[in-house]
Order: sequence, then structure tokens, then C-alpha cells
Amino acid sequence: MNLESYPPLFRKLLENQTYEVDPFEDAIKPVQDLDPVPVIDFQCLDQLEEKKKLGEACKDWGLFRLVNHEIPSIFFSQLQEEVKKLFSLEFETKQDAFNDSPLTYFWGTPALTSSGAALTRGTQNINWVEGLNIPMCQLSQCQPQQHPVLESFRFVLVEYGNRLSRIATTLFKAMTRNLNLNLHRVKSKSYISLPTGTIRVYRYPQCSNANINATLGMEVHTDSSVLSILSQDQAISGLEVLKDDEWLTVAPIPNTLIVNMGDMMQAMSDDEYKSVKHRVKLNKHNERISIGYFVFPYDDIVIESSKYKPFTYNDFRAQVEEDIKTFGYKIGLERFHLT
Ligand SMILES: O=C(O)CCC(=O)C(=O)O
Ligand SMILES: [Fe+2]
Repeated sequence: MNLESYPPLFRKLLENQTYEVDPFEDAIKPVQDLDPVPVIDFQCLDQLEEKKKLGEACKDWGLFRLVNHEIPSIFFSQLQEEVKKLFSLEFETKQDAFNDSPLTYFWGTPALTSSGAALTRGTQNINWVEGLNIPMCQLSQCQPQQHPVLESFRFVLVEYGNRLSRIATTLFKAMTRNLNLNLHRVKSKSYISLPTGTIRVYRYPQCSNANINATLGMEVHTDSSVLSILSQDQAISGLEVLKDDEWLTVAPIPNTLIVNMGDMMQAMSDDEYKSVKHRVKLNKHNERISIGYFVFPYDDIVIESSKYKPFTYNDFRAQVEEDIKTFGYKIGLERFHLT
């Protein structure tokens, strides 16, 4: 493990790892064919059967696996390589590179303020993750400190962001068409704002130490977004989703994307679609890379529904920030529930 690339906070704990390998563990790896996550074919969204499947996945799971999305497998490999190279730089290099930049390099917590500062919650509550927050609208203008790794990283990310914004638009249209709500109430155009599209790249350390492993790479949460689209590491598992009160591993299946509903989608859909609870476990054998794309409503568009007080995404974000500062965690949609 390249310890110099990790934040000092992580090093002390990662240094003292014991490498106990369970000889039976490989035998119980998830079998891909049995993966229960619903699969949606991006090319068939116009077909009745697929529309039905999509609606059911959004209601019952709040999450699905997207296939046939037109992103070539070689592109995923390139993207993973670039993200790996970036995270393997020395910690201080990463810190300096994004200082004074609209991109935020963070660790220990996934929660950021609207201006990009990390919302830390004391040493009790460490999330074993480091990440880079990349608002897409800033990426083309931003000039991070000249470094060959950053240049090639940026090039690939711009392409990925463009592809994902097209996928998100198509999915959102298909999802809102499926809802039993008046179409004029689901103001699809203003309820999703592509300029807010944000990419986050993450690295989770490998961890075989039972004490650390009891804690998480990312704590249990729901996303605040309308939609989140995740490209997991091709082979390393970690993401778990809560389904019928049970934690299920979302298997890393190469060339597929995981799409989940966020809190804004839940509110817009009058709770028909679920903002699913999920978390990330640390992998015992390998560090893990993942890449998330998040899209939000326009800041000042009022979200109207029968279950929640009218609110804007701005109101929601401010409330989340305040709750994290006060209580150490996000309360989320409950805050806006009509009583
Ligand atoms: O890294 C992952 O697999 C999940 C990340 C995630 O849940 C998030 O960024 O909200
Ligand atoms: Fe998430």
C-alpha cells in the first residue's frame, strides 16, 4: 500500500494492519447470475415491458443496474486508470493541486458545504474515503496546477460527464413518464438541471483490520440528488443497499452502471419512488475506486408534492448542512414532511 498517498489521518490506522486471509472466503464470493438488483436496458426504454420494469425498480428498490448504455468498456478502463493515477499521487500533491480550485479534495467525510468545505464530524465518525468533488460546469474552465496526471484526468472526465448527462436526461424523462402524477406537476424540465451535474471520484482504502473494518467507507445515507449514477470498480465490491431491512451487496459487474433515486426524486414523485439507503464497506483485499455522477434540481425551483411542504433544493441543502453541524448527521426529507 502506498501510504504516502493517503491522508495522514488514515495512515496511522492503515499502517498497523494485520493480514489475516480467510481461506474459505473466495468460495463465498457473490455469484453474478444471482445478483438480485433489477436490470434495465437503456436501449429498450420505449418498450412497454421495459417501462414497467423501470417503474417497479424505482418503486421497490429505488435502484437498478443499467446495461446497454453505449459507454464502451475500454472507456471505463481508461476512466478507472486515470482515477487510480490521481489518487496514487502523494497526499500533499493532491492537497496543493486543488487548493484555490473549484474542485474540492476531501477525506474522512463525504459531506461538503455548498462552497465545497468538508463538514467534519469529529474522529468518532470517520468515513474511510477520500474523494474529489467536481462540478461539471467548472471542469472545462478550471486550470488545476499543471501536472500531467491532472490534464489527462480532466480530459477523460469531461467526456464522461457529457455522456452521463445525456443518460441522466433520457432516464429522467422515462421515469417521470412512468409516474401516476399530472405531467404538468412533474415539471420535468425545471426539476432536473444538467448544469448542476457533479462528478465525485472516490478511493476507499483496503482494510483487513477487523477493528477498522467494523466502521465504514461511507456511512448509511440517502443521496440528496434527483438521480445518482455510479460506476463501481470493475471487480472490487463495497456498495451495499438496504432492501426489505436487509443489507445486500451490489455486485461489481463490469460495464454496468448503478442508478439510484435521490431525495429530490422521492419528493417530486410523492414518495412513489424511493431514495434508497446505502453504504460502503471497506474491501479486505483491495482498495476500491468508484465514480459517481449526481444531478440536482435548479436551486430555486419549488418542489411541490402532497407529502412535503413546498421547498427548493437550496432550502434542502441548507437544512442538511445545519443538521450535520448540529447533530452530526443528515435528517433529510423528514424535515419537510407535512404533519
Ligand atoms: O462509492 C460508492 O460505491 C457509493 C458512493 C455514494 O454512495 C455516494 O457518493 O453518495
Ligand atoms: Fe450515495
